[in-house]
Amino acid sequence: MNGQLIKELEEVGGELLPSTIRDCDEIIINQPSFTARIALWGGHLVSFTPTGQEDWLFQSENEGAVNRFGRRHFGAPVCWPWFGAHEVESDFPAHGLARYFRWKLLEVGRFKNGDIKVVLRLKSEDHPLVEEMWHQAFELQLTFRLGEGFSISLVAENKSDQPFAVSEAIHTYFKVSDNQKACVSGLEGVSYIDKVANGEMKTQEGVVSPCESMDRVYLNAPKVTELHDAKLKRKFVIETKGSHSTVLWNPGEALSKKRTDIEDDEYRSFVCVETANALDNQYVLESGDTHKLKLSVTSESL
Ligand SMILES: O=P(O)(O)OC[C@H]1O[C@@H](O)[C@H](O)[C@@H](O)[C@@H]1O
Repeated sequence: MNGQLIKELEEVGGELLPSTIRDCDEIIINQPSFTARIALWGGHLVSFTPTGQEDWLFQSENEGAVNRFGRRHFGAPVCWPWFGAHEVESDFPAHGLARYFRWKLLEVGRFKNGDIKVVLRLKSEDHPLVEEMWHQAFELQLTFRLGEGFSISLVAENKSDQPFAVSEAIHTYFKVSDNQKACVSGLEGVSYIDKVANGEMKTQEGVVSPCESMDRVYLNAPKVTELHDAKLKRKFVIETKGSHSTVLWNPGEALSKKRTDIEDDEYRSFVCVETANALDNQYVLESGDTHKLKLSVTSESL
């Protein structure tokens, strides 16, 4: 990394920790009001911890398989350019490529109001394996805004001369004190594809609670949802832009016991509320066009 970037990092109370995840560096930013960690591997926001509070994001104890496409469940990974399993290639990793490769740190600074800004970039040409699995050139830029809450913007540009279809998500693992008492509001009356019921189409009645054993893609979802944590008497307000789907995921007890990449009881401590364009909400990115997917999270007392 060049000297200018190191200086910019230091100016915002940041430092680079060498080789923390999958041999990639991690950025840690210490401010009076929060501490945040961003992994260059996958461009993950790993954690966001306001002073005096617990991390807003879940961290699995389980490291997952240590192979090219092994992953840990934590933070807010980026799924791009496909969401879920690849439609044709069963050997390709789930949830696209972006979360498995090293991103480049481009810029560190402040927004006008003092919030911290960190910008990362992933280009298809950065990694031969990306080009092998996805032939159309692209450039992704991730901007993290860290302050009283956090926001993540993912801008994707099609640098090839052909259009391509994109499905995507910012797959946020929100930490909760008890998933069975947590509830998600804002999706009432919205239609969803229920992946635990063989993809059956259903309509959400009332709030979602308990947040357990669910894998749902809400289509044409509203821009604001809330995740309530009754025990902590706190809610996360989750606002999105450029996103037409909200995905809710919690593996529940039986699936957690079956999966080797997650501890048996960890499902109790997180609810994934994902900012997405998935399944019927995938879109076509024309040659030369860009698309922005944005998530902003704040917290309020209940
Ligand atoms: O284990 P992964 O690839 O990180 O995915 C976790 C979950 O992510 C959710 O978004 C999917 O809807 C689930 O089907 C999936 O199991």
